[in-house]
Parts: sequence; structure tokens; C-alpha cells
Amino acid sequence: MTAAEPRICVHGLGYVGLPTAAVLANSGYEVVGFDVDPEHRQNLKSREFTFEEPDLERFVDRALDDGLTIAADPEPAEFHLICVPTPYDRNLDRTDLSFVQTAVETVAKILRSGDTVVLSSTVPPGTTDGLLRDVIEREGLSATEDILLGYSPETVLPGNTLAELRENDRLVGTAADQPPDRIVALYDSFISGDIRITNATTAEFVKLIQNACRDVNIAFANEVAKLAHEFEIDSRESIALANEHPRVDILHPGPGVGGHCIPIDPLFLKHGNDVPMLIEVARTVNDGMVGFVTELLEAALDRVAGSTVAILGLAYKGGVADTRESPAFTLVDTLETAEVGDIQLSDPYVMPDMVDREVLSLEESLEGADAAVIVTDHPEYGALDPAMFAERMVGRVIIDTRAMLDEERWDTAGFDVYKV
Ligand SMILES: NC(=O)C1=CN([C@@H]2O[C@H](COP(=O)(O)OP(=O)(O)OC[C@H]3O[C@@H](n4cnc5c(N)ncnc54)[C@H](O)[C@@H]3O)[C@@H](O)[C@H]2O)C=CC1
Ligand SMILES: CC(=O)N[C@@H]1[C@@H](OP(=O)(O)OP(=O)(O)OC[C@H]2O[C@@H](n3ccc(=O)[nH]c3=O)[C@H](O)[C@@H]2O)O[C@H](C(=O)O)[C@@H](O)[C@@H]1O
Repeated sequence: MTAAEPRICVHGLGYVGLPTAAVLANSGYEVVGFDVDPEHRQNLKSREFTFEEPDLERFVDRALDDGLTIAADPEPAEFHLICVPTPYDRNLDRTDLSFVQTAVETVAKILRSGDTVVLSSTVPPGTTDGLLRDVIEREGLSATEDILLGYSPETVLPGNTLAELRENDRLVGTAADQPPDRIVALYDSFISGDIRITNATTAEFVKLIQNACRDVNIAFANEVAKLAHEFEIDSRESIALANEHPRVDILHPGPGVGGHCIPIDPLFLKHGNDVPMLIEVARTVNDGMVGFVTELLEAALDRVAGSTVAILGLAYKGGVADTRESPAFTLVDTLETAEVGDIQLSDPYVMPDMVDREVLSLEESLEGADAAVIVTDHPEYGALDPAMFAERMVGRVIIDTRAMLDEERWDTAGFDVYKV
């Protein structure tokens, strides 16, 4: 496939679709980016980005100068890449596939024989060869003869999107046992990682078990932390010692699992089956960590009700401004239920206009606090100065959910540090 040859229409210009469209445009393809949200389209046209990754912003900006057009309607193209949301409907206890359904219905209406459709949204196994194929075939095109239908999951790590988009290995699965050549040639033209081939349902399943695996492993680390607490020993020291074994690699305990995907994707595997699910227990363990953090705080303070608590870190993980599904907000809700008087929030990456709550500077958040809870493993927190805390806080309790602080230093400065 030569660069600039096929036209590509990307459906959904969010965290995944926009960088994908930009990488393709910067690789020489003519790319039409379609998003149903008119305000988002307008923002993109006027170069108002909400990225937290500066290299990504420059990259998308460059793509918009050359190759990437933002369109109010999807346009016919040789390739349609679908990157729309797939939230989990907690009331119905199933994946909400309505965005995928709408997107593929739109694509089906403009498809021509010889075109290729690739879904990249995270979906329950069987979606591409089921829902997508049905919708396309209802429009009169055969998924075995006329068009190539495939699934290729996205595995970029938020915070390192651009590099991972270009360098990660890719899995490509096709529906109806079709040869994947056209899809492989497209990815091969802009990624440096290996491309692995399977069927669409396996590719969908693999994406889910990757994130479920990480969730289960983090749950094990969290369980270890709680057990170590019961035995009154240091969880981090125990984990470091256990990891000296060549076949043991326990992850880091923390306040729970946040982010757009890991707390949600494992649930997609349920999808009506009755297999006993370790992954459901893992979800319960990880969701329960905020309760454990609250218990540590309650044990450390004479009285939680009416106290002032500083929350350090609102992002779901270190080094990013992304607050989606962040344990910080569950903790805030729990502390409010426990009638904590004042909850003062700060985060070096999350700016005040990014969230609904008041975000203070670190110094302001510590003013008059009885306790401070470090929720996010932002690298800056490793260098925090106990003298600055002592000047502002009235209490000396620190709950360090990520084991960021040098305990001896803080101990010497008169603080009681409790780690998860
Ligand atoms: N955010 C991430 O880091 C990763 C996300 N994923 C998966 O990728 C998919 C997309 O996720 P994000 O990009 O994060 O979502 P997002 O919410 O950032 O963006 C989705 C975009 O699709 C648009 N949209 C909705 N319906 C549409 C339609 N019918 N046609 C065109 N546009 C439509 C929305 O307006 C929105 O701008 C999800 O399935 C997600 O689970 C997979 C790996 C990583
Ligand atoms: C299997 C895998 O590593 N998936 C990646 C993951 O990105 P994400 O940023 O959500 O993952 P993460 O860095 O593990 O963070 C998830 C959450 O888990 C927490 N976390 C992580 C590791 C650890 O030892 N302890 C811990 O508590 C983090 O603080 C965070 O709250 O999910 C992404 C996705 O699917 O959106 C996927 O593309 C990424 O490759």
C-alpha cells in the first residue's frame, strides 16, 4: 500500500480516535475525522485541544494543517475506523453498545464494495462478527465477499499515547474468516511493532483479558497490603522481598484502580456467562481500597467527623491529569458521608477548570488540615518537604496510599505516616 493512496474515515475523535487520525494523516493519508459532537468538532477546527500530552497536541495540530479534515458528516472512504465510546451500563449490568451500533449504521449507509471497516472500541467478544456484521449485511453488502470487516484493539497507555500508538504491537482479527491483508497493510505502513493475526472474536477477548489480568494482579497487591496490615508488617517491604523470587512479580498496592478502562473492561467478560469470576472478586477488592484508606484515617485521627482533610492527587494515576474513575473522588464521597468537616483538594496536574470541585494549590490544601492523604503517585510527591507541611497543617497524620514518602525523614519531622 503506498502512502496517500486510500482515504480513511475515522469515526469518533476522542482519546483514541483523534491521535489515530493524526498519526494516519501525518503518515501521508487523506483522513476525514468525524465526530457526532458539533462542539467538539468546532473546538478541533479552532485548535482548542484538551490534551494533557503536549507532544500529542503538536502532533494533532500538524495533522490538521495537512491531511486531516474534521467533517460534520462521515464520508465514503476505503477504510472506516470506528473509535467510539463503549461505557458499561451499571443499571443493566452490560456494555452499552449503542454508540457502536449508531456508528456502524452510519458507516453501512456509505459503504461501497471493496471498502474495509475496522472497529477499535473495546467490546464484548462476538460484537464485530455479530452486531457489526448484521448491521452491514442488512444494508445489502456481504461481509464475506464485498467488504472486509475487522477488529483491532487499542492498547495505548494514557500519558504515553503517541509513542505507544506508533510502537505497540497490534492485534488484527477479521470477521467471517476473511484474509486480513488490507488491514495489516494499513497498520504496517505506520506502526513499528509486530502485527499478530487472529479472528475478530479472539482479538476482542484478548483486549479484555489483558486489562482484566492487570486488574486481578493489582487486586492481589491490594489484598497483600490489607493482610500485611492485619499482621502489623510492612506491605512494601514484604512485596519487595517476595519479588526477589525469579517467578514472582507483585504489583503496587494503592487506593484502588482508576482510569477509563481497567475498572470497566473486565466486566465486559461477564456478558451473560455463568463462569465463576475471579475478576469480579478482584473488582470488589480494588473498589474496596477506598474503604480501607478511610479506616486507616479513622484509626489515625481522634475524630474524623468535623476534621479537615487534605487530599493530595486527584488524577487516577501519577504524571497525568486524567481524573476518570479516579479513587480520589470516591474517597471524597466517603469522607463526606463520614461527616469530615473540610476536604481540601490539590493536584499538580489537574487544573481547577478540569473538575467540578474546588482545586487548591498544595499549600492551600494543607492549611489547617488535621490529616493529609496522598492518593496519586505523582512523581513530585516523592520530594515533598515535611517542614512545609508542618508550617501549614494543625495535625501530623499522613496517609500515604502509594508509599511515596521517606518514612524516616517524616517520622523525624514529627509526622505519623500510615502506608497502604
Ligand atoms: N482512552 C483510552 O486510553 C483507551 C480507550 N479504549 C477504548 O476506545 C474506545 C473509545 O474510547 P475514547 O477514545 O477514550 O472515548 P472518548 O469518549 O474520548 O471519545 C469518543 C468520541 O466518539 C464520539 N462519538 C460518539 N458516538 C459517535 C458516532 N456514532 N460517530 C462518531 N463519533 C461518535 C464522541 O463524541 C467522542 O468524541 C472505547 O471503547 C474505549 O474503551 C481503548 C484503549 C485505550
Ligand atoms: C494491560 C494494560 O496495561 N492496560 C493499559 C491500561 O492503561 P491504564 O492507564 O488504565 O493502566 P495502569 O497504568 O495500570 O493504571 C490503572 C490504575 O491502576 C493503578 N495501579 C497500577 C499499577 C499498580 O501496580 N498499582 C495500581 O494501583 C493505577 O494507579 C491506576 O489507577 O488500560 C488501557 C486501556 O485499555 O485504556 C490500555 O490501553 C493500557 O495498555
